[in-house]
Amino acid sequence: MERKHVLTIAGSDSGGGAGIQADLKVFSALGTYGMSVITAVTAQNTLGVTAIQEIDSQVVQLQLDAVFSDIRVDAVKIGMVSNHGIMDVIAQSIQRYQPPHVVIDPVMIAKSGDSLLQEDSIAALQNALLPMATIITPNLPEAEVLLGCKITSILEMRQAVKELAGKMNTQVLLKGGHLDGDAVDILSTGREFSSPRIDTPHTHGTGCSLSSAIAAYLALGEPIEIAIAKAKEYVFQAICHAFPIGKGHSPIHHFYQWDQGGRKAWD
Ligand SMILES: Nc1ncnc2c1ncn2[C@@H]1O[C@H](COP(=O)(O)OP(=O)(O)O)[C@@H](O)[C@H]1O
Ligand SMILES: Cc1ncc(COP(=O)(O)O)c(N)n1
Repeated sequence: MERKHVLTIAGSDSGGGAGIQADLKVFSALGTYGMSVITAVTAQNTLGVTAIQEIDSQVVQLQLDAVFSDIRVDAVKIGMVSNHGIMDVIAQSIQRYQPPHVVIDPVMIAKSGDSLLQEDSIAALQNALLPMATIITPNLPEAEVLLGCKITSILEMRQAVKELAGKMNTQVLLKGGHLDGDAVDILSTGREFSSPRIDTPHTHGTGCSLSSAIAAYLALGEPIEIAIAKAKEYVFQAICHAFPIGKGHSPIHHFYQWDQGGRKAWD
C-alpha cells in the first residue's frame, strides 16, 4: 500500500514527550511517514518549560515551502504556534497548498502551567488559523478562552462544543481530559468518545498525541468519526503503558505495541 505522509507544524519539546517529538512518534507508530515544520524550540522536561525561542516566521515559511513544494502531504496537524506572525504564514501556506485534512490543536498552556501562546495572539488564532481547520481539538481551558465562559461538567461540554463549532465555523472535538470521571471527548456532531479515566500523573503530551493520531488516521483514509475513535483508543492504550522518565509528568508510551510482540493492539 502507498505510504501516507503527515506533516506536523508545532513546537519542539526537548523532553521528547509533547510537541514535534510526540507527533513524529505517533505518525511512525501508526505506520505513516512524518514530517515537521518547527515553530518554536522549548527547553522543557517532565517538570516544566524553562525557555521558549520562537522561530523567525520567514524560516517557518521556508520550512513549509520546502515540504509542500516537494512532498505530497496527506494530512497536517498544527500544534504550538505562539505568535500571530507565524500564524499568518501558516494560514497563507494552507490556503496556497490546500492539504486535504488539517487538524488544529489550539495549544495555549502546557500541563505544567507554562504559557505557550502570546496573549495578544489569541485573536489571530481565532481569525487567521482556526478557519483553516478540518477539525479543532481544544481541551477545556482552551475552549474556555475561545468561548469566554467556564465549562465544568459533561452537560456544559455538550452545549459548549456546539457553540464553539458555530463560532469557529468548523468541526470541534472538545476534550474532557481535565474533568473528573470517565475521560469523555465530545464532537460537535453530538457523538461522544468515552474511556475510563486512568489514575496516573503521566499524561504529558496526550493532547498532542490525540490530534496527531487523528491526522494520521485521516491520512490513512478513515472517516472523521472512525479516525477519532481509533486515535482515542491509541492514546488510551499509550497512557495505560506510560513509564516514568523524569521527576514530574512523564509522557505516554507511543510505541506500547512494541511491548506486545510488535502487533498493533488497536487493529
Ligand atoms: N487520565 C486519563 N485517562 C484516560 N484518558 C485521558 C486521561 N487524561 C486525558 N485523557 C484523554 O487524552 C486526550 C487528551 O486530552 P486532554 O488531556 O484534555 O488534552 P490536553 O493534553 O490538550 O490538555 C483526550 O482524549 C482525553 O480524553
Ligand atoms: C512544544 C509543546 N507543544 C505542546 C505542549 C502541550 O502538551 P501538554 O498539554 O501535554 O503539556 C507542550 N507541553 N509543548
